[in-house]
Amino acid sequence: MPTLTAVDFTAPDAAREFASSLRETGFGVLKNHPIDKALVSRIYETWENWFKTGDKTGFDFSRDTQDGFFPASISEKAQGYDVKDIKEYFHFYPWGRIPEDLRADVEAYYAGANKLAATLLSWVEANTPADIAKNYRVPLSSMIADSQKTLLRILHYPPMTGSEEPGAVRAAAHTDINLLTILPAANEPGLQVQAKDGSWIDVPCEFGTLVVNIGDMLQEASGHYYPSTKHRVINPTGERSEKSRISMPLFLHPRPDVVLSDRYTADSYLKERLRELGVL
Ligand SMILES: O=C(O)CCC(=O)C(=O)O
Ligand SMILES: [Fe+2]
Repeated sequence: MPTLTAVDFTAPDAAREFASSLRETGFGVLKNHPIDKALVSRIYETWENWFKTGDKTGFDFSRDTQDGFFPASISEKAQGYDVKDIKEYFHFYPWGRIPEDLRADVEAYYAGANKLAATLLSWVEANTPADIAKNYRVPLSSMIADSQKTLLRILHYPPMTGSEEPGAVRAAAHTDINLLTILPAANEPGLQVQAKDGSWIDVPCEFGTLVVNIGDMLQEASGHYYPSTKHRVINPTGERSEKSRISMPLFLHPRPDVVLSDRYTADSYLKERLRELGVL
């Protein structure tokens, strides 16, 4: 049974170990990283409250700009699934809407996670074989510089009620569309990644670890050297089913004009995928 092991961000061979985990599983897990844990736990707490009791007036998601609050009733379906995921979420962009009292923490997290992402992309690049790296049109870390497209999604998976639609899960198996995703361990377990042999591996969920995964755009830019692997969030059982789960993926998107491959720019790639998902 394959497993995922956390890599110590401060270890001398961290970059190589991390890149090799990404190559093998599409996922890398980091400990001792520079993201502020107290900030993450404060965001989890304040947003759990906001989802449960906050005033959502004025935050209805916008189809045009894709920012704002996406209630469970319109929550997305993964590619190939008929049943909606059991989740609601908020999409934050620095230029977008957010409850003003929650803005400072979220902006601080967004800035810190983007900075770390640039370092991690440089690790990925440094550990790409030369014959593949020669196809990167610009350094990977510069693809996301000053991007207005990078999206922070704050997710709330509500406690299970028992009256969920048959077959519905917190997040059905899917791949991420973007370049790289940065995800602090959630406040509850449930995230799994599919291994090459088809089995599902639990992603370590110890609070304070940071999960990073390859998205479809980096798979495309690396000629499939780095795989964008399927992952899902399974439903809790027993006592855990009474708990909310909060998680916060940062989807790193290149600037729209960045060339990913002979076939795609970031913009044409994203539009094609969103059209397939029926949201464009
Ligand atoms: O909630 C999680 O742990 C993962 C969420 C996820 O994969 C996504 O929103 O793309
Ligand atoms: Fe995902």
